[in-house]
Amino acid sequence: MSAPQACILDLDGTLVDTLGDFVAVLHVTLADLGLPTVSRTFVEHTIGRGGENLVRQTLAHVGAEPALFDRAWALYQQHYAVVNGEHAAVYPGVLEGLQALRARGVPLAVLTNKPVAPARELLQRKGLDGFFTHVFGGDSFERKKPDPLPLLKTCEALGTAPSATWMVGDSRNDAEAAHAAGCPVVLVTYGYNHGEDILAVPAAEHVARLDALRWLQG
Ligand SMILES: O=C(O)COP(=O)(O)O
Ligand SMILES: [Mg+2]
Repeated sequence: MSAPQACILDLDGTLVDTLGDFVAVLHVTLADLGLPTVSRTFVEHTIGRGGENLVRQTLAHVGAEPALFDRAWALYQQHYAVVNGEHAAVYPGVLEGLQALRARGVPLAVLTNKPVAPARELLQRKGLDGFFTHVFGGDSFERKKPDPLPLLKTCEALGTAPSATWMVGDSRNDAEAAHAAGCPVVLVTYGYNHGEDILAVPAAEHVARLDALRWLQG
């Protein structure tokens, strides 16, 4: 893997541990609808494919009518805007890793399946917004990860070739999208990955902290 000309970073499970936010938002949304709540483990295994998917899967999990989706999604978004970041923490090594990449002149972008408005808000609330030249969300392009389109579009915005643009993520979603786009993949070992072993997902490198990237050690 050659030196990165730019890095694209995933948000939830990679930069910020947002599991507590998702759990809290689903808890109040389900209570509003008079539905039973879901476990933290269910949420951990279901996040990563965007909020719409999470709400849809949650309704199915508690045995609710799929027709409730529109109401549930509207409530979920309202609650998310308020809770955003309250039960979330930047992972150890992230700040140091972003600083080190910036010090080496690597342009950085965020590409998440979270809608772009709460993604920007979260980065700002956690003091990370200044690092990124671009922030794209699940509603920024026609399709979400694991489709390669959002990665190709992000490379286009960065002005770098996919083969020189690293994708750093926490799930097979990120890895599949990056492989299909032709971006080298780095996976962090502390995220969500749908409850599956991330070491089983092929990547150029697996790291326990962002600042432990091999390329930063030289
Ligand atoms: O599923 C989500 O909303 C967020 O997912 P991502 O930041 O890991 O892409
Ligand atoms: Mg993620």
